Amino acid sequence: MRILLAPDSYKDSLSASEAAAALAKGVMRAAPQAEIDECPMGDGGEGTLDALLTATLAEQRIAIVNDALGRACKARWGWDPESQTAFIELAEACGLQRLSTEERTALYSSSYGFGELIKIALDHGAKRLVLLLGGSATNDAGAGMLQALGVQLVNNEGTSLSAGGINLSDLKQIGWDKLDTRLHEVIIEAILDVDNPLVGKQGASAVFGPQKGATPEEVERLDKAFCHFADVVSDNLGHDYRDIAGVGAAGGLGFSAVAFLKAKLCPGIERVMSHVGFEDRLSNADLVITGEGRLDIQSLSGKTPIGIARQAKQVGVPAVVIAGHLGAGWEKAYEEGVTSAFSLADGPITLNDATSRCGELLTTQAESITRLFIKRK
Ligand SMILES: Nc1ncnc2c1ncn2[C@@H]1O[C@H](COP(=O)(O)OP(=O)(O)OP(=O)(O)O)[C@@H](O)[C@H]1O
Ligand SMILES: O=C(O)[C@H](O)CO
Repeated sequence: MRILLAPDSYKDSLSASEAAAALAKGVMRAAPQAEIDECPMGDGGEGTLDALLTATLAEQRIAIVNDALGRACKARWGWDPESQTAFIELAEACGLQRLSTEERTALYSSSYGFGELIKIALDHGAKRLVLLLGGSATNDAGAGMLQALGVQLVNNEGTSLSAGGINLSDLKQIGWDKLDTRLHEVIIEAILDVDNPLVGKQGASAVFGPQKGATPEEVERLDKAFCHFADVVSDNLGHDYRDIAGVGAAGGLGFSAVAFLKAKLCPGIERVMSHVGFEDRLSNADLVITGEGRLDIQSLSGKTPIGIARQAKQVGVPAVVIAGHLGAGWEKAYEEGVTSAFSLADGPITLNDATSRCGELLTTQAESITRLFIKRK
């Protein structure tokens, strides 16, 4: 019996590799003879770099860059010397996980550090950049990244915009002449963890601003600032990118990735599955277990468990989801190929307990599921 373990990370609890290891422990308890394939996954957001470093030949590199608040931090990136490909995860430098709840600011956080990582990869001789977009603390539509790469974003007074998406409302002019020209010579792929547009009810600020600290009034101001940015960009480029699916990823950075860097936008989980050779691994499996912190209606817009379930359905492999918790609308997951879904809690439990006991609870659930599965086989 072969069991494929392909969880995403459990935000605030475990990385995808740790989750896969916890699941493996449970499967082993129930079926020591089982062949286990640990395949940590990511959908573009935080932890995707880990998944790619585990599954590919890429080597880990470390750089000191700015975090979302402009403080020096150590960020990892991946380098595959053979294909001269750099894997750069936005959340490594500017991720939400780096900030405490009190520190989160959707108005003033910046993606500058991510732009610095891109520059470092170019200095390294990268011919191909794989940008992993999601899990950000930023909501600046990539303005900080652009500035780090030499784009001048200038206000009415002729000075450079300060950090933060809210300052895009003062944008008057875009200066392209100092944009790092090496960007024209590399292939850029942007892996997106969601398919939201830049603005509007489903846009970056409305949907992901609140988790970065935005109040409803700030969401409105940020949305307006992004509309203005999109207007100025379309005046300059003659093309409006704001409604393309996924440009709202990573606080709207997807927008700048496509408009300025000409990145090819790729739906996260599908692209990650292809990088880790998921199809082959799934075709050898009798069961796949996946999971994330919360399975809910949003999971349907391209999150790991649903991407996996869709593929598992196609090849007739049962797909079980173990989620930290099951949020509103999770039942829709059945329509996407999820065979059954479980929440981790083993009784009334606080979020704190749930996250600190995540590994232990995953092991227990994986054991129960495997026991049932062997019985049925
Ligand atoms: N073990 C757990 N038990 C209960 N809740 C958890 C657990 N682990 C994580 N969560 C919560 O689930 C929520 C979503 O986590 P998830 O790992 O699904 O992140 P995500 O895919 O980036 O989701 P989103 O973009 O919706 O925040 C987080 O608020 C997290 O605190
Ligand atoms: O980073 C973010 O804003 C969310 O993960 C959606 O991409």
